[in-house]
Amino acid sequence: MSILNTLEQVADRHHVFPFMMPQQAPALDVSHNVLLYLEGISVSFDGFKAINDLNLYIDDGELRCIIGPNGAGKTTMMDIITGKTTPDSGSAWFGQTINLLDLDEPAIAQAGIGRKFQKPTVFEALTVWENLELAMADDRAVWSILHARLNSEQQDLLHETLILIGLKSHAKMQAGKLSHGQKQWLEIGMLLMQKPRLLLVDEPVAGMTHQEMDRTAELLTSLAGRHSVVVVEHDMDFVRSLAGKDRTVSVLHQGSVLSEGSMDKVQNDPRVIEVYLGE
Ligand SMILES: Nc1ncnc2c1ncn2[C@@H]1O[C@H](COP(=O)(O)OP(=O)(O)OP(=O)(O)O)[C@@H](O)[C@H]1O
Repeated sequence: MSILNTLEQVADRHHVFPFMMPQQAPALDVSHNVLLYLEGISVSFDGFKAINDLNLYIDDGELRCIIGPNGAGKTTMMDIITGKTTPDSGSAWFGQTINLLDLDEPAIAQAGIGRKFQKPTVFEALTVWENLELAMADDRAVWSILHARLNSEQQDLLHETLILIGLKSHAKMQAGKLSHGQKQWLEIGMLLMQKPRLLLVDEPVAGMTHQEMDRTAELLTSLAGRHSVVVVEHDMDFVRSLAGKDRTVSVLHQGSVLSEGSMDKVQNDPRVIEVYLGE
């Protein structure tokens, strides 16, 4: 490229140089049917090993429950997957091609990993519809989203999501007026607007009524297949209803997987009873 050419580009206010482009992850490849690989992951805080040679594999479309005593490393594991914490060693891959350890938090979210924290964080002053609209993956500025018309594909996604989260009749209600359970579902809906491939959900039923828990189990199981869903939860009745007879449950203890298999298998594992279920 000539110097003249370069100068012309610099003078052009609309020219986009490669360094100005957002960080882009390679396309997701799940040809081996595994969506998430965590291998040999360790991380220490002040000499304390919070995660210790952790290996975990999540299949494409799988719903996986992660259980384990307080301090087992469940939150730290989620922090590593989402780029909040960098491990000292090990590897973390999203499909065959995306090295999560090369990406920062926004790039990991953009690659298709959504995280729901325990406490709902919806915009209380906005309606349910507006919350979902705001959460839609798009590069438009917040206020232009609220004033711009959605295209038909976006409208369809919004309607589908409203039905899925059971808030169709509450679309015009201020989010602040929803019950605790409804706020949690709205936030799951907001994550879905970004079309994530993997959803990480931290203690979704804390503070919910039994009816809300049942509805949440229905919602999360209905997401499996189209999304992979990893749920960290302490409520064993809820885990049992999510896992059923066939789904895999992983038990974390001292930063690694202590036991893994069907709910029946892990519940009857003497090591799990000793460190967790026998509490
Ligand atoms: N930033 C940090 N600095 C120091 N220690 C930390 C940090 N983050 C986590 N830990 C420690 O690492 C261990 C694992 O914590 P973590 O929160 O991942 O466990 P958890 O399984 O999510 O527990 P809980 O079920 O109580 O939420 C704990 O002993 C915790 O105190």
